[in-house]
Amino acid sequence: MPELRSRPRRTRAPKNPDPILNQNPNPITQPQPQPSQKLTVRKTRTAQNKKNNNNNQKKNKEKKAVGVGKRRRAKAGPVIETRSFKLDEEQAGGEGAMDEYDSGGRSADKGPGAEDEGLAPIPEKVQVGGSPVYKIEKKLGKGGFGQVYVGRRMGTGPGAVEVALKFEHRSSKGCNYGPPYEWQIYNALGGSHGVPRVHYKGRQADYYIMVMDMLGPSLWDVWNNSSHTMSIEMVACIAIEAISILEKMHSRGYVHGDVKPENFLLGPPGTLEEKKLFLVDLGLATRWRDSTGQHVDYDQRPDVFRGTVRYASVHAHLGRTGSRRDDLESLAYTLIFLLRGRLPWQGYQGENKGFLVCKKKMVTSPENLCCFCPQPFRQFVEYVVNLKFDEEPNYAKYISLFDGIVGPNPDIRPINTDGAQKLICQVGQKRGRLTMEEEDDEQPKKKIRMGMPATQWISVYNARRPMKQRYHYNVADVRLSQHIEKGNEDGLFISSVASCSNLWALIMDAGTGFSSQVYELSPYFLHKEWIMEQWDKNYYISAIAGTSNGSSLVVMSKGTQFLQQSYKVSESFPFKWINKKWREGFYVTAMATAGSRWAIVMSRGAGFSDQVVELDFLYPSEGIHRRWDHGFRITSTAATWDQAAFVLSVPRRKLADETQETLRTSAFPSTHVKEKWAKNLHGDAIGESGSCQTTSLEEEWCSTPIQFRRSSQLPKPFGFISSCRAKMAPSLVCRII
Ligand SMILES: Nc1ncnc2c1ncn2[C@@H]1O[C@H](COP(=O)(O)OP(=O)(O)OP(=O)(O)O)[C@@H](O)[C@H]1O
Repeated sequence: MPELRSRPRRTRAPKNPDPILNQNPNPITQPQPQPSQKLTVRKTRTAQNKKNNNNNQKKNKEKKAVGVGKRRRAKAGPVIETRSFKLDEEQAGGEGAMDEYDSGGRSADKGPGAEDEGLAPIPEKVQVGGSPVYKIEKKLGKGGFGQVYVGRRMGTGPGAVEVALKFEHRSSKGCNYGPPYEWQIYNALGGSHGVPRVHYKGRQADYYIMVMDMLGPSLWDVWNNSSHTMSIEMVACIAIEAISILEKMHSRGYVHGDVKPENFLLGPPGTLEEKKLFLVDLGLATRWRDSTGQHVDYDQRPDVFRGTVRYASVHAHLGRTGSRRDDLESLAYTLIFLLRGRLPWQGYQGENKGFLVCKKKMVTSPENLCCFCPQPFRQFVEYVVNLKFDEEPNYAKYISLFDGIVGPNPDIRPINTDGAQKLICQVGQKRGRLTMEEEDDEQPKKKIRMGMPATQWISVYNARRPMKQRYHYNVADVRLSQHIEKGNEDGLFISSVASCSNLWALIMDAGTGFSSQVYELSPYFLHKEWIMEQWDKNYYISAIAGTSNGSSLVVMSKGTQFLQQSYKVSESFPFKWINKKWREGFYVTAMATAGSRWAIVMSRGAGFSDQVVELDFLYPSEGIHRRWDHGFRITSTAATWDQAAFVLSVPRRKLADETQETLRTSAFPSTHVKEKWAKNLHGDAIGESGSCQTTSLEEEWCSTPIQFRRSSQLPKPFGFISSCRAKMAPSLVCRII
């Protein structure tokens, strides 16, 4: 299996170093748009791994690729395991925000031979794969993986006189298993609309060399060389042609994975192709459709990031499998960048950068992002950020959005739009006539990205045979014991706890299967000594909740099926740790948050055969529905004010009825719980959830059940109500917007 490609991405020395990045850590106060900051370009290549992951992941959890990129020392809280009773330093490590990025900068031009320290010099002449001999001339560019030079054919003979030669050193991580992964993609796509042709490729001494069409400046170069501006017509033409290039690439089953101004090149100046647009750098391209024509499976791996932070789609930030929508979202950001000269998420610094950028993308509405842009750009953004994972983009419609901006005569446009013209004709022929009007009747899309303060409860219900269940909410600390004792007297144990505004909610249940239970209300999140004491007495954590003031309620029970337990408290969602524990046979069995801190409890013997995490700034409806379709059911929920995590599991024991419903309500769903009980649907866990800040309001805040029916049931004790409180501090939303 090829290794993850992960190494610093070098950038050209910026002509105008961005003072913001060096001096001003607070981008929000920075009034002026700034030029592109190449130093921020960071990327990890995982294309091959991703493909393999897709194939192997379900079969073998052990083979799940772990997060790539730099490891960091921990600043996180304790990781505690039963039996060993010691802090595990290694487990505590590495859970910063998205730490998949390596920084670097593009290098300034150098002559051949003046290469990276330790690498063999670039040869003066090249002949590979039966090519003519090329003399190496000036350097055209350099990325994290390759260096590109002009090659001039020596002597006479067939073939282009001037070519571009892309060199990748054999020690480059991408070449660990032989020729660069990008070669495969060029084999499939080279020469198709908007992709340069590869003439020859082969290895010479220490370098893998690809001989390709010589192209001209990148869109970033053009923008940078024209005082950081670009005319609206020019950007509209780029939009039109870029959409057609992506359509072609997508129609061949691939997504590009790193769409940005630096990767769009024009043809060589002074040639017939100087107004033609090309998309290069296919090293992150992946298949969105397999060889049988099926869409690849959805997955989310929050520790994996592929792409360039500034232009990556929100889904790419969140580690979701790449699909067509991601290229289009990156294109939208590329266009807005070219028009406005700056994107609202530029300027963030530090190890939390990826997370902050992603969050900013989420809370920036299309209106705000495009406030100085003509309407078609805003419409384009709105369409593409609302695309579903496997939704077919309506390329022709997106192209038509820009009709009103570009001049009617394609021959005098600043960018050649032939490809788009062809696409529109093809679509028109396919349908007999172009029926854009019909599509205008489409229901307006839900606006899922727009900062709106909101608070919601998310409750999850599972079908179960009827049994006694009771809930309490808005319970103050002092009243807690009273309810619990009364419940215990009636044969009920706590199945789930949550907190909202430092008041508790709890669900007590006769069907937990527990034989005995203890709980502690503690000012700590979490109280290690008490938990360890209870572990000694064979109690295991069965429910936890935290409050914004940092206190916690931990419930530990006997009679669970757990064999061993481990928990971690962390400043950010500890996906790496979860991933590691999965490989050791643990599964997440409880989660809670206190402010922005997370506590995750994982257990051996949890009764699950597989588990995944859905992490989002919103309620991740789409991901949850997809997981449901694959037999996963929600088994834990928690959220901070800006992130919601759902853990979904496949139970080992398949039971007859596995109906699961989720409800999102603005108040504790007391009346709904009773309705569910009437249908033999029982709640199972309550947790406080943040997130859902955006316009889910338009989706459904209140009580519309999302229902899914199948055949099997979650094992106890994860079978009844799990609800989580979603909260968005209005002041913070305002600040973010
Ligand atoms: N065919 C070409 N003709 C002219 N210049 C090119 C060509 N291909 C690439 N370049 C230049 O070389 C630079 C690096 O190329 P490319 O992006 O393919 O390398 P990379 O190492 O894969 O980069 P990245 O780090 O973005 O993955 C490009 O930004 C572009 O400026």
